[in-house]
Order: sequence, then C-alpha cells, then structure tokens
Amino acid sequence: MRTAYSVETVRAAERELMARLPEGALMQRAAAGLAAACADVLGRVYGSRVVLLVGSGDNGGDALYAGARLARRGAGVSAVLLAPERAHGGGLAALRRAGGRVVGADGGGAEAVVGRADLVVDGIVGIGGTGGLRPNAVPLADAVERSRAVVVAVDLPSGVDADTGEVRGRALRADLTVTFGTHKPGLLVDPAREYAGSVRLVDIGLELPASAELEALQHADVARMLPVPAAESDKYRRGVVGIAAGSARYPGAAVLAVAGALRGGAGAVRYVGPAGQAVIARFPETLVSDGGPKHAGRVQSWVVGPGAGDDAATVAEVLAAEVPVLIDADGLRLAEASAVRARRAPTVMTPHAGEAAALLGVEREEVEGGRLAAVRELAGRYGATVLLKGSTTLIASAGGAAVRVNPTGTSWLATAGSGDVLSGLAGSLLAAGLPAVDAASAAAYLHGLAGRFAADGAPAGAHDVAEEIAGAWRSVVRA
Ligand SMILES: NC(=O)C1=CN([C@@H]2O[C@H](COP(=O)(O)OP(=O)(O)OC[C@H]3O[C@@H](n4cnc5c(N)ncnc54)[C@H](OP(=O)(O)O)[C@@H]3O)[C@@H](O)[C@H]2O)[C@@H](O)CC1
Ligand SMILES: Nc1ncnc2c1ncn2[C@@H]1O[C@H](COP(=O)(O)OP(=O)(O)O)[C@@H](O)[C@H]1O
Ligand SMILES: [K+]
Repeated sequence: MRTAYSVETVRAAERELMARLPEGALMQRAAAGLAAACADVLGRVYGSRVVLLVGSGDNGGDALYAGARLARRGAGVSAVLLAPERAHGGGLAALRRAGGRVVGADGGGAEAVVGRADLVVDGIVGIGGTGGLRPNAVPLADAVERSRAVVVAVDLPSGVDADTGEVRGRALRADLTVTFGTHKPGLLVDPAREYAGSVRLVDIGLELPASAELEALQHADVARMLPVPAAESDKYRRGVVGIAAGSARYPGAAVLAVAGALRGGAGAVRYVGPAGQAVIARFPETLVSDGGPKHAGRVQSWVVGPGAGDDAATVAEVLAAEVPVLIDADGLRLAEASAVRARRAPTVMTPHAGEAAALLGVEREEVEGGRLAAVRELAGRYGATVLLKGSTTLIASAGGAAVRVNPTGTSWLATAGSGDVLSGLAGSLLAAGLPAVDAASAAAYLHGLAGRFAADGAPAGAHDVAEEIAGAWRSVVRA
C-alpha cells in the first residue's frame, strides 16, 4: 500500500525528527536525494547547465544545496532568486562556495538563462505554499514551458495544493517530482497530479502515524482481497449478484454491467429488467427474470442504475433490500437520499464528476477541481461508500477513514459503457463478500488494468475492457 499524508502530519513528524538530529540534517538528506535524482535525469552532470528557481523558504533551500552538489560535480549552476532578501542563507552560501552563480529574477536575464538550461529545478515553493504561482514567477514559468529543459520539482510542483490536489491559478509543470518523507495527497490526485510528472520518494527518516490521508492499493493488496472459491464452494456460496439495469432505450448498459459482473467472482449473475433478451443472447449463463428485483430470487448484492432510464420503482425496490447495493448512473438520480441513508447494509455509489456535481448541487468544474472534498462530502451525506470516477478515481467511506486513490486508471477508459462494466464488476465483488470499500477499490484497480490491457496504445470499447478483466485478475494474483 502506498500512502500520502497531509502537510500538518508531515510538519509534526518533521518537528519530532528534527529535535533528535543535528541542525540542517534533514535538509541535507533531502538535498542529497534531490541531487541524485537530478544527476540521473541529466545522465552526464559535468558540463550540464542547471537553473534553480528559488523561493523564500526551505523548498528553495533544498534546491540550493542540491545545486551546490551538482556544481561540485562540474555542472554550471545558476540560481534565480524570486525573493532575494529571504532566500535560504546557508543554501546560498553553499552554492556560491561550489562556484554557482546568482541571477536576478527581473529584467529578462533569468528567462534567457532558463532558455539555455538542460535542467530546471523548481524550488519556488513546497508544502508552505498557498494558491497558485505569484505574479513574479509567471514569466519564469512561461520561459520554462518554452524551453527544452527537463523540469524537476522539489517536493511538489510549485503552485499546487499539497493537501487537496487543487490548482488555483498557475502552477509549474514538472517531468519529475522528488518528494521527501512521504507522498502528499496532491501528488496523487488530479488536477495537481498531472503537474507532478513521475514521482520519486526520498526517505528522510520521517516516522508517520498508522492512518494516512490517502491510500493507493498495489498488486499485493488487491491479490489478498480477491475471492478464491474454496473446495466446498458452489455457485450460491460464492455469492449471487443481481443486476437491475438497462432499458428499452439502453439495453447495452445491461449487457455491459453483466459482462463486468460475470468476471467479478460471484458464482452467478441474475438479471432483471427489460433487456433480458439482449443479455441472454450475449451471456447465456445469466439467470434472467422479468418480475422485478423482489421476485428475482436471492442475491447477496444488487447493482442498480446503469441505463435504467426513469425506472424509479426498481431503484426504490433495490434500496429496500437488506444486502449490499451499488447505485450507478441513472440510479443515482432516481434514488431517494433518505432511502439511501436509511439502509443498514452497505451502499456503494459510483458517480462520475457530472453525477457527483448534480448530487451535491454544484458545478461539475467544482468537483473536478476539488475531487477529495467532493468524494468525502458525498460519503458523509449519504452514509455510503462513494467511488468518484474520472481522471483520478477516489473511493471514500462514510466513516472518514483514509480515502483510496486508484493508481491503475488510464484515459483510454473514457469510452461509453466502461462505467457500466465497472459497476457490474464491483457489485460482483460485493456479492463475493468483500467489504464495500475493498469491493469498490479492487474493482477500480482491476478495471484500470483491464483498460490498459484492452487499449495497449489504441482505442478500445467497453466490451474489450470487460474481456480483459480476467487478464488483469491473473496479473494481480500472479505478481
Ligand atoms: N517538512 C519536512 O520534513 C522537510 C521539508 N523540507 C523542505 O521544506 C519545504 C517547506 O519549507 P517552508 O516551510 O519553508 O515552506 P516553502 O514551501 O518553502 O514556502 C516558503 C514560503 O513561500 C511563500 N509562499 C506561499 N505560497 C507561495 C506561492 N504560491 N508562491 C510563492 N511563494 C509562496 C510563503 O511565504 P510568504 O511570502 O507568504 O510570507 C511561504 O512561507 C518542503 O516543501 C521541503 O521542500 C526539506 O528540506 C526537509 C524535510
Ligand atoms: N480521463 C480519464 N482518465 C482515466 N479514467 C477515466 C477518464 N475518464 C473516464 N475514466 C473512467 O472511465 C469510466 C467511465 O465511466 P462513466 O463516466 O460512468 O461512463 P459510462 O457511463 O459511459 O459507462 C470510469 O471508470 C472512469 O473512471
Ligand atoms: K517546488
């Protein structure tokens, strides 16, 4: 499991560690890791041209000490000071001793130096930051974007919010972010994540509490969650998932949700709704009935909503069932909030940003700009596990535990019907007995991998994604 911690927690751990170490030791650890990453990026340090963008705090200090190390190895290092009178004194002295030079931020000289750089080190601001880049950094950011230099961000790309992943204003785009002690939530959540490039974590010895702000599952975590039929299993003991989806207008949503459910570990899939013929034609193993959820026979979980049109009665009937329920798509619009909150069995809701915005009564942009706040708010309001889909998929539970962030997604999944496959898959894992948050996050993990396998660099349809779930499952359990 990878984890990310808030700035407040990082600061507390830093204070605790600093009290036990000689002054400046932590910054030296950070700078050593940063310099090593820069050297890797450069390949050949000697003779390279490195520009440090240095702000007013310790983030700039890290950049200056790392710059000094690179200068000692023969790089030509220039530091652009954005707040000259507040730049880190020790770092500046070290850089000067190593033969580095200082360039003023104003007057165009700095932009020219950036234009000739092989490597730009962004030490403008780190976890002490608020808001986007300040006006005096904007011309430099423009120069960085025009240049061919590789950009390495110190701790965080400057201008992004460490705790939320929000980007309010301009931020610097990095190819690599070298972060210290722990990932920060903003490095894992869009839109900030996109600014970070790849992320390298440097261990500086911070001791962090057990509960993190964010968790990202890895193969081994998912492998432990996935159900395996025991010797004594039969199709009922493995769990039966009911799919109440599709309509005369959207029969395909039912087919795709069933396609996901058949690959999710339940022993049987029941389908109720008007798309029975389409479902059975594609998947003859489905148990199809047309009498509504109550008359479908026993299930261990329900999925309701994909392509459901305006069938509010079916949604209400499913919500009254005392088994785990996953609500997706039209079901999210049709579900009575009070009926969701009144449920005693687990509920999973799987909105995309537009659906989440409608539930929260805000604009879609607000959800996309502040995903963490949105997913937490929805989970709290509905007393449900909420999986917010999109460029970063997040899973929050009502109790306020760590939010899970899915690391496997790919933008190739942005194709009609792939959400239906996900809801079937997650519902099937619920029927197999996984706790709601595990069912949702393991489903997102497998779905993301399946999307990657299905696309493999070229467009794929939702049915291709469903077909790759088995391959994704195998790759996870065999890793
Ligand atoms: N924690 C750790 O374990 C370790 C931390 N280390 C390093 O220290 C870094 C944190 O250093 P820090 O606390 O000095 O803050 P930092 O980010 O440099 O900001 C400084 C000042 O910038 C300003 N400012 C605010 N917003 C801004 C903006 N948008 N654009 C421009 N300026 C802005 C604001 O001052 P203001 O101008 O508002 O008075 C703020 O106080 C951390 O990220 C890591 O690199 C490692 O060395 C070792 C281990
Ligand atoms: N830009 C993106 N990057 C990664 N995944 C994405 C992106 N856009 C959409 N997805 C994923 O694709 C799926 C689309 O689901 P959804 O929006 O419900 O579409 P549909 O209703 O057509 O099935 C979700 O799993 C979502 O997380
Ligand atoms: K930075």
